Order: sequence, then structure tokens, then C-alpha cells
Amino acid sequence: MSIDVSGVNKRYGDFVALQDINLSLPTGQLTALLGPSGGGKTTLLRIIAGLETADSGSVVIEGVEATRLPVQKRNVGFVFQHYAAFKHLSVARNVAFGLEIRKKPKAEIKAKVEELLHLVHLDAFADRLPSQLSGGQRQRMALARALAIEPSVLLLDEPFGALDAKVRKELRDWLRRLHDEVHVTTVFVTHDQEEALEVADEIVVVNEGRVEQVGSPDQLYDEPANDFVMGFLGEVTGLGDVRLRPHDIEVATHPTPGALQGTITRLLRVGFEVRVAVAVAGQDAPVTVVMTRTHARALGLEAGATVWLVPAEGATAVASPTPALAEGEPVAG
Ligand SMILES: Nc1ncnc2c1ncn2[C@@H]1O[C@H](COP(=O)(O)OP(=O)(O)OP(=O)(O)O)[C@@H](O)[C@H]1O
Repeated sequence: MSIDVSGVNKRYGDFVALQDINLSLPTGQLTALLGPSGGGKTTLLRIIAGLETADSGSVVIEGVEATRLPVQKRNVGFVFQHYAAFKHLSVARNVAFGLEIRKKPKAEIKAKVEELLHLVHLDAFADRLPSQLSGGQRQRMALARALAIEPSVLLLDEPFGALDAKVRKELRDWLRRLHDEVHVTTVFVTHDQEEALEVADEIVVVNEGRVEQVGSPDQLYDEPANDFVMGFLGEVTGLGDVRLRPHDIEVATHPTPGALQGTITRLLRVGFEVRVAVAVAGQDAPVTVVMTRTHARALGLEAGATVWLVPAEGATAVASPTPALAEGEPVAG
């Protein structure tokens, strides 16, 4: 294992930021720490980095007991959301910085910087100042700088958080490809489930200072450990006494066994999808169903129509903590 976190606890005054965190992250893996704001992701990342100390528990990096090692001795590279570059140094010098303070030979530094700038597709920008780069280019420079010292682990705290949606998307594809090339063990913090699902080999869901679940994107999506994980990894809607994904509901225009009858209150076309809101008797919140436009057209769905809803075969469903359907209400049409 590259990173082993055992029994880590952290409080700020009375506030419990992390509670009994245990994690083993294999060498070469790209792991996302995913969770809502304030859940403890950054605190955990900072404890792994050595920027913060745990109240109890241990951190082992590449087999080395690191709990009390200062940050400089952990051989970790970081990138934060707002990357602090040296404004007066060129892109190349920024990337070279970690190597220069380690007094590496000039020729070695030059070769390494060229290699890294090529890796992050900034070859043409070596002589620019950071202020002459776009936000996305600056974050790529930050990654090159973090990689320059050949860290055993790379820690990224919302590295693309400050960028607009399109650039974020490009950079996340790029990060995945970069990781496939360099295979450095990487942990990145995000509160964006799509980002985690698209990029990570494994996702650690962190909420209220605890790990809710660890698993591959597929595992988490298909077999969420609880209602929280299910809700955090994608949209969820209530149908009777279960909660499930809106695209996991089958819609019929005639009564079917076990189906709940409802009335379409709204039909919204978003790109290639149609989102259908269905009011079901006795259920407070409408059921949301998502389907393709073609499917909705084939069924001839329109607002005001009566439909019958049933979980699709093989749908992932968890029991509702508060059943959406009041007891004693008629369920089937
Ligand atoms: N130095 C500190 N002093 C007091 N409380 C802190 C400190 N650092 C963090 N916290 C608290 O610990 C909790 C966890 O914070 P943390 O930054 O780890 O969350 P997060 O999951 O990374 O959230 P975000 O996505 O918003 O960055 C928060 O409630 C935060 O207010």
C-alpha cells in the first residue's frame, strides 16, 4: 500500500472534524475523496500531507511511518485550488523550483523541466510569466511543479475548483490521461460527484468526519452502502417506499402489476433527455423520471397524462428513510 491511514481522529475544539478514519490506498491508484463541504476531506488530505497533525492515529506512506514526519520529508507533491505561483518567475523556473532548492545539477533540471512541460502540454509557454497563463494552464503548471520532485504521492485539493465548467471537464480528462502515463499514487479532493466518478479508480466518500463508503465508481453507484452515498453520487427520487435513480423507473401508459399510478405534472426537455415529474397520490414530493426523448415520444407522454410507475428490473433501490408514500394510501391503479 502506498498510503495507510489508521485510526485517525481530529478535533478543532469541541468540533469533531475526523472520526476514526481507516484507509489503505494502493500504489499507483487515483483516489477521490468525495463528500459535501465541511465533511473533512481537506483535513484528511492535510493530515496525509503533514500540513496538519492528527490527534491520534497514524499515517504510513510507502511503508514509512510518517505520522510525525514534517511535510518536507514525506516526499509528497501538492496542488491546491488557488495555486500560489512565483509571480516573477517564468513558467519553466516555477516548475524547476523544487529541483533548484534540492541543488540538482543544471542539466538534469533543464531536461526534467522540458519533460514535464511537455507532459502538461505547456512546451510553448516555458518563458511566460504565470500571469500570462489561463486558469487551466496555471493549474497544469502547478501539476508539473508538484511532479518535478518525483513525489511518491500527489495530493490535489480541488485542483480545478476555481475554473469554469468547460475547462474543468477538459482538465479532468487530462488528469486521467496524465495519471495513466505517470502512475503516481494520487489523492484528490472534490465535492463534485461527476468529477470523482469520471476520473477516479476508487472513491472514498467522506461525510461528517467519517468514511461512509470506499469503492470503485461502479460499486458506489450500483451498490451504495446507504441512502447518503446513493444521494450523493447521483440524483435520487422517492417512489413509494424506495428511493432510486430517476432513470431506473419504468413508465407505462396502462396499469401494470405493482406499479404506482400518477399524473404527469411537468415534462422538461434537457438536451437528449426528458425529465418527467409525476404526482403520485399520497406522496408529498413528485416522482422524477428521466428518459430519452425518443422513449418519451414513443410513449406519447404529455402533461396531464396518467401513467404507471415501477422500478426497472435490476434497479438499484434503497429503502426510504421516510417513506414517500403515506401508509394506507392506494398504491396501484
Ligand atoms: N483550523 C480549523 N479550525 C477550526 N475548524 C476547522 C479548521 N479547519 C477545518 N475546520 C472545520 O472542520 C470541518 C472539516 O473541514 P474540511 O476543510 O476538512 O472540510 P471539507 O470536506 O474539505 O470541505 P470543503 O469541501 O468545504 O473544503 C469544517 O467544519 C471546518 O469548519
